[in-house]
Amino acid sequence: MSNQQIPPTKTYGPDLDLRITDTSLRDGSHHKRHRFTTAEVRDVVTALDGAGVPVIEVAHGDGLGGSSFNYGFSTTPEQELITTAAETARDAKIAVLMLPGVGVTDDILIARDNGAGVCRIATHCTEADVSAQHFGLAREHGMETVGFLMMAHSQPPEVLAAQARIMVDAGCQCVYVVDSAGALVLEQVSQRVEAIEAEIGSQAQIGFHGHENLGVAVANSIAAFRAGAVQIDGSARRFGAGAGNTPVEALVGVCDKLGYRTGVDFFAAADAAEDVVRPAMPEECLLDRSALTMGYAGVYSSFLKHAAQQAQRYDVPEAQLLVRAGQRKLVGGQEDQLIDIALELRAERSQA
Ligand SMILES: C[C@H](O)CC(=O)C(=O)O
Ligand SMILES: [Mn+2]
Repeated sequence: MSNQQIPPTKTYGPDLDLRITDTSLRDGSHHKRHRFTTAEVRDVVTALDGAGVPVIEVAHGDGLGGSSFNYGFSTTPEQELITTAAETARDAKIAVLMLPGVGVTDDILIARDNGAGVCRIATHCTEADVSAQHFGLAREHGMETVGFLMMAHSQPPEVLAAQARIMVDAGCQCVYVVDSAGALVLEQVSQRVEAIEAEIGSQAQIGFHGHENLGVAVANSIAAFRAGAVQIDGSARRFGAGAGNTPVEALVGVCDKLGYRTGVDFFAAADAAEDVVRPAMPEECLLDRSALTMGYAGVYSSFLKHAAQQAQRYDVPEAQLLVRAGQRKLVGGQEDQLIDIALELRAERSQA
């Protein structure tokens, strides 16, 4: 602790200052177009669990029930991947994500029976009320609960705080500020965490889920932690949507240097990222023009592959398509509107 310059305002518990959840086997599913195999899940879980990562999330990128024409079909059924992860992990808890309406309550119970211990319910950040029954159900069945307020950049801190209140009243034990578009920058993160903290106090914990689209996901995570968030997401090798998530191995290294205890071994996490997770990735998650545009324009990171597909199909510039998706304030579930925008851009071009 001798390096610790700014002591945390809150800690996760007596032994950990912050608890890291690795989401490469869920958010990375977007980047991999939902093609995880059980062998990859086994290898990644073995490596991350061995490094001391306390929670590992496994699901289709769009959560339980996401395997569909709209979001993309999974190669291996997600419940099979969850079972493999739970059978493999020695210490880590397995988490699942569900978006009400994409998945249904039965999916949660099946995941629980397959060994998932953490149930994360995600809603757009103005729609927390649709999550109420899921927190109650998960708690009744002995699961730990987390609420995801997605696209958190799109609303001011006080709106997020009011939505957090709805989740906490329904049984959510940790409300996450989810920077789905990688659009938040430093104080914009801490102000949101502080507003939620002012609303919910010690009734629940606060978490942060970052994307790297503007290159500041680690710094944003530290800002969130210093403001009071004690659960922080990341993905080994940034394996996630858009430019990827907060890189777990870098987050651990930065926390070590700042004296914040994660319980994760830096060298083992770096080995896992390079030797095990990277081979499971189709290619690196790039901070390229498209990903940057997403952060700049505030576009949901998981639209990246869909936008690339429609831009190519309708022969329109991907960056323009993304900028318009940001202007239309599209939210998760509105992937099909990218086709609408592509047609609009094509029509404008033929009129010009
Ligand atoms: C379903 C989304 O991919 C959840 C998420 O990771 C985000 O909003 O970011
Ligand atoms: Mn994400």
